[in-house]
Amino acid sequence: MVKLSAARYGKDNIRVYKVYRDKEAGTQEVVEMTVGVLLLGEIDTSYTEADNSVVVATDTMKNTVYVLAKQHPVSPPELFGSTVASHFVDTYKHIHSAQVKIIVHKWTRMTVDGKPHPHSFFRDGADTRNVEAVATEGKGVDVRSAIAGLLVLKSTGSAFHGFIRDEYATLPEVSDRILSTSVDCGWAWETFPNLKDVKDAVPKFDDAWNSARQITVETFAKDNSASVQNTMYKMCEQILSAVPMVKAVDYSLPNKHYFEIDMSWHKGLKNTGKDAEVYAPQSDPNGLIECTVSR
Ligand SMILES: O=c1[nH]c(=O)c2[nH]c(=O)[nH]c2[nH]1
Repeated sequence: MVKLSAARYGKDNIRVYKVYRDKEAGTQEVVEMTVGVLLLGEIDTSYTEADNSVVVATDTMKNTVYVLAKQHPVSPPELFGSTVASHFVDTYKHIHSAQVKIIVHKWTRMTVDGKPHPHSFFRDGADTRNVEAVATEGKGVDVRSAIAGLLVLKSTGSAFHGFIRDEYATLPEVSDRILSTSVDCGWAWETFPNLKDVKDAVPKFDDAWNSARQITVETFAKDNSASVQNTMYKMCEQILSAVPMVKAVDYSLPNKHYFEIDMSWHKGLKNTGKDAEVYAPQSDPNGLIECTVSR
């Protein structure tokens, strides 16, 4: 005897672009995003009995995202994600939860002839602003906002020593090293009882994103880092104190290692310790340090 223990389905990688035209000012704003939708509810019979009468086709989900993008603001992504998630729960009575993921891709306005160009943009870094909005019947909307893929490096101001030295340990203790990571930082908001509460919070979303980004970058630069663990904890503490409506902050930081290269084999060339200048960036394996800090 077997049973269906969990089921959800939806459309992933829905690519959407929206333009806002300000005819008076002669300027345009653009937003490009990738949206994913997953639905949960009374859908088991579609798996177990080939009963498609309970299925909102994933193609329909894609169409719905396009229509809602036309009819509603797509910014901030927290609002659009909540709008899409709430739509599915409100529209189909057998759908009890909708999970929406949004990745916002950067289009930064160009400066041309010293002025902001009215309608030309460039990709200013590979980092994205991400949102997950989950609408659950009888509960409300849970939103997690995030910065993803922000690649950072500091060439000094980082140490790592005092870790366990046993018969497996070979890593030298260092008081000065290169620290590089690709920042994934998320912050979970207190549950919004309904979509109206999300709308009321709209100005807070951009403020929180700006604070999280600034805290991440400044702490990374200024902290005399004892470890990735300790530096990321300091970031979490500051974000929790800057954004009262956030209940938890999480980081996932790969440690992108740069290895010293011993060149003493070549005419006694000194390139280790304080003489190290040329390093070998490593792609794998990498450390992966994660934490969640809550109130
Ligand atoms: O900041 C660090 N934390 C670790 O846990 C660790 N482990 C390691 O090999 N290097 C580092 N660096």
